[in-house]
Amino acid sequence: MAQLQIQNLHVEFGGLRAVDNLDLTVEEGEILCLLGPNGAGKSTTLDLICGKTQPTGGSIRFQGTELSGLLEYERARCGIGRKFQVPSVYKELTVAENLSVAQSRHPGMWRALFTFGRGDTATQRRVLERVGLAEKAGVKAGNLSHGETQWLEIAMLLTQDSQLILMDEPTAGMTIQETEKTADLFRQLRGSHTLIIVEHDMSFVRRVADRIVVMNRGAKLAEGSVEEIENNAAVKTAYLGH
Ligand SMILES: Nc1ncnc2c1ncn2[C@@H]1O[C@H](COP(=O)(O)OP(=O)(O)OP(=O)(O)O)[C@@H](O)[C@H]1O
Repeated sequence: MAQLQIQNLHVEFGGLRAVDNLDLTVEEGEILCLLGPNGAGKSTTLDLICGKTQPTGGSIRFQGTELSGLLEYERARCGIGRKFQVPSVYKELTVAENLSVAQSRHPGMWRALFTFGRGDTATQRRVLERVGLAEKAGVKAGNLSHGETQWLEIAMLLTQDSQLILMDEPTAGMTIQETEKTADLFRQLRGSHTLIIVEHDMSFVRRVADRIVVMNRGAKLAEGSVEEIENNAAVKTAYLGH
């Protein structure tokens, strides 16, 4: 059984079908890149999966469970994590304290810190090593570079046991070195986590994607390997049209 099964999903905003009868299947542990011209419905698709937006109709099943009707935090508890373009870290807290807040899964950062103290430090160390921030545990999040802040946010999702991680342009604003490190991190997460990434940077997509789905006008236009998509005439036309 696929980890994520989307069938006939649609949502309308004032008469506009931002996502239009979308069918999408994602296997456990794969890296799926979601491409498409501006306004194709990519971010809205992530919003529908994580519960930020409720669909007009259709079905989203995660590990066999229908997500319709579940709120955003309930989906997070099921193992779905969303990383937004603007990082949602607590700048006044250290890297380790941010992980404690993420680990607690309780609303409210102060309650989390006072109730759970420093959290599960062994897990924190393991996760920080994984994302390359082991040396920064005591540094305030506000003093991290842009790339480091993005990795901290990914670390927060890893400590919450997010099995499926949804990301919107994770490399936007990163230096070349940071982008390369992010590609390495994603390749290392492959297999143990499922990633759905909205990304415009084709050189990054080539480095990380197991599979690509191209959306246009809310619907799926094409899917396949990087090579298949780069040679797909309908995809070229959709991009040139924009
Ligand atoms: N909350 C909303 N209310 C009204 N319209 C919306 C809302 N969210 C998205 N839209 C519209 O839905 C369409 C799809 O938007 P979406 O952001 O999903 O596209 P995208 O493929 O992610 O584009 P981009 O690459 O530019 O971010 C657009 O026409 C957008 O204006």
